[in-house]
Amino acid sequence: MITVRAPATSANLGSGFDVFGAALDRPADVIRVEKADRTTIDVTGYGSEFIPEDPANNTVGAVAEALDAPAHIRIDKGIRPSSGLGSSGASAAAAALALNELYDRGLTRTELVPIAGKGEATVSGEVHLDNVAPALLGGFTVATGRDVTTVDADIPLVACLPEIAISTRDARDVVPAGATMEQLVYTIGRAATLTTGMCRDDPRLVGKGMHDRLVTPARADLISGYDEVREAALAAGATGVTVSGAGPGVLAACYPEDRRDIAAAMVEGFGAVGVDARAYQTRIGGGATLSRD
Ligand SMILES: Nc1ncnc2c1ncn2[C@@H]1O[C@H](COP(=O)(O)OP(=O)(O)O)[C@@H](O)[C@H]1O
Ligand SMILES: N[C@@H](CCOP(=O)(O)O)C(=O)O
Repeated sequence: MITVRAPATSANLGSGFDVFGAALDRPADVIRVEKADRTTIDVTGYGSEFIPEDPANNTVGAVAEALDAPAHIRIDKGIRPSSGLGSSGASAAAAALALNELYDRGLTRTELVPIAGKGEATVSGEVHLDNVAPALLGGFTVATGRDVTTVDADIPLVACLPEIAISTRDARDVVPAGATMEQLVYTIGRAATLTTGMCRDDPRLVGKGMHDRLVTPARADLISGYDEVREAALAAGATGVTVSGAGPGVLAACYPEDRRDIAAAMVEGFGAVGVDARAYQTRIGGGATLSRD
């Protein structure tokens, strides 16, 4: 049996819509695969009651099909679905790595990224690699088309998850259809600042580079309490705050000594508007890990 642990991820990081992603060192999904004549799926764990076991509707089903690798697949969810923490992408990435090994397909992790992307597309409606790339490769990733660049960055983060569900598909509907030249110039500046910060392990530059005036404001409107939580996190020392992926998760970058206070402030901020939330004190971490029993 092959076991793979694939990490949660935070896509976009504000200024890098559909391009930037980061692997988080927690939480994670764990997947176990065994050869079978046809693909079957069992799901347990966090939010498993909302996840279809039919291979046609689960992200791992499309991956098994793309690799021609039928298997009995057990998914233990550590990442809540519809969270903005790449839950569906983590399962797809884990399945790609596990089935590649189970059937000796010999593909590299980079070659598995578009295959995992096919799985993710079954639920989000479009292929975007900003969750599956960091889940497979780890670190901070820049995915442009089929090319993925990685930076092995070390940045402390807080990911705060309110008890609100927003599907990526719905959150893509509010993305503005176009942008002005002024908005583009602003976004390019922030994205470049963030990338420089990742290369230098500099939380200040990463936080500054997260600011985005294009996609994030539209999505923030879907998250009750977003403005309060953002202000609370900044007051507690966060260097930048943005929507994690398509939301409702909210991501803060910070220095290590402020992480605990920021986590508490964000949970309190959601609490002030009557929304329960939990915060993960985390950091940019490695990609999926594989073991064979
Ligand atoms: N293996 C899976 N893990 C998580 N969600 C899945 C999986 N397979 C299908 N889904 C569906 O995908 C949707 C969640 O994906 P998405 O909206 O992209 O959010 P996120 O990936 O941020 O959690 C839910 O409707 C869920 O039922
Ligand atoms: N770039 C995508 C990322 C979605 O991430 P998820 O973690 O919410 O699935 C988007 O912003 O739509």
